[in-house]
Amino acid sequence: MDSDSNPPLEEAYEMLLSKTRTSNEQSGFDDDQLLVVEMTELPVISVSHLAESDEGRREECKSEIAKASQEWGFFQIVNHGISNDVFSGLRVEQEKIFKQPFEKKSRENKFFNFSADRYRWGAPTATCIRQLSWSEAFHIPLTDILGSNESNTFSSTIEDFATQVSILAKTFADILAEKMGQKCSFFQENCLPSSCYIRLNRYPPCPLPSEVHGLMPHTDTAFITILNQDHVGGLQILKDGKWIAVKPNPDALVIIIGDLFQAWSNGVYKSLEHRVVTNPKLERFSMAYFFCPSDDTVIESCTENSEYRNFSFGEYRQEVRDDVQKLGYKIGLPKFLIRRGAT
Ligand SMILES: C=C1C[C@]23C[C@@]1(O)CC[C@H]2[C@@]12CC[C@H](O)[C@@](C)(C(=O)O1)[C@H]2[C@@H]3C(=O)O
Ligand SMILES: O=C(O)CCC(=O)C(=O)O
Ligand SMILES: [Fe+2]
Repeated sequence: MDSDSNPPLEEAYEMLLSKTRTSNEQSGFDDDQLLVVEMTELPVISVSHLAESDEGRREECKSEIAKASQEWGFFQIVNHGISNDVFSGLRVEQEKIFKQPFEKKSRENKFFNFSADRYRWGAPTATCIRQLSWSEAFHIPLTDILGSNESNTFSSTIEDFATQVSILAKTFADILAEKMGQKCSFFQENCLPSSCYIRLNRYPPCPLPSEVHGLMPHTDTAFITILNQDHVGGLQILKDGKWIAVKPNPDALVIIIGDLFQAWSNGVYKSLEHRVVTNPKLERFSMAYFFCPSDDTVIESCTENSEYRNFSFGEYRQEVRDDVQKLGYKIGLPKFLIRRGAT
C-alpha cells in the first residue's frame, strides 16, 4: 500500500508507544500476547443441510447452530452457497477503497458518497496502549449503499454480498428463535436490509510492541455478525478466560452472536469478546456484515425474568458511541443489566 494511504498511526500514538517501549525495556517483558492462546477449531457447520429434503438432517443442522451459539457464540459455516467470485470481487473493491490517500479517506468521500465519519482509524480517545487499534475501517450503514442513486462497482459489489449474507443471517436468527420456542416474524419485520451495516477492516503491518491490538477486545453490537477474513489470521476469541486463535479457513464464513441476541435470549446465546492481533509483516483485510434492526426497535427478552431491561437499538448504539468517546472503549450489555435487590 502506498505510504500516503496509511493512516498516521505511528505519529499519532508516538507517546503511548514510546511509554510502552520504555516500560518493556525496563521490565524486560512484553506482556499481553503471553496470555494463553490456543489454536482450536471452532465448530464448522455445513449449512447446505438446511436445504435437504430429509427433515431429520435439517433439524440436526439447526441443533448444531443453536448448540454452537450457546456454547461458543462463534462458529464457522461452509457450503453456504456464496460463490468465490463474490469474495474476490469484494477484495478488489476493498483494496481500492483503502488505497486512496489518507487525506481523501478521512475527508468527506464524495466518490463513494460517504460522509467522513464512516472512516475510522486508530482510536481517537486512547489514553493507553490497550485502547489503541492498529487498523482502519469503513463502517457503512447499508442505507448509504441501498439508498444511493449512484451506481458503481463498489456499491454493486457490496449490495450483492449484503443481499446474499442477509438471507443467511435471517435464516440463523429464525433458527435460534425457533430453538427457544419462538416461531416469530420479529427478525423479518425489524431487521430490514437498510438497517444493517457493513464494516470493511484493514490491518496494516505493525512493526511495534506485540501488545498493540489490531482491533481491541470487544463484543459486536448486532444480532449476528457474518465475517469474511482473509488468509493472514489474527482473530481471537475469549472463551473460558483463554484467548483462542481462529484459524483462517478460505471456504468458511465466521458467524458471531452479538449483544442483541444475548439480550433477546436472556443470555442463552453468548456474545463473546473477540480481538484481532497485529502482524509485524503482513497486511490483513476482513469484512463484517452486522445484522441489525432499525433504531426504534425495542429489544425485549423472549423469556420472563430477563436479566436485561428493555432498550431500543438506537439507545444502545448511543450508549456505545458515548462510552467509546468518553472512556476509549465500549461497555455494552453490562450497562443494561437489571440490578435486582438493589435499594
Ligand atoms: C473503540 C471501539 C470502536 C468499536 C467499539 C470499540 O471499543 C472496539 C471495537 C469497535 C466495534 C467493532 C464492531 C462494531 O462495528 C462496533 C460498533 C462495536 O460494537 O465494536 C465497533 C465500535 C465502533 O466503531 O464504534
Ligand atoms: O477482522 C476481524 O477478523 C474481526 C473484525 C471484527 O471483530 C469487527 O469488525 O467487529
Ligand atoms: Fe467484532
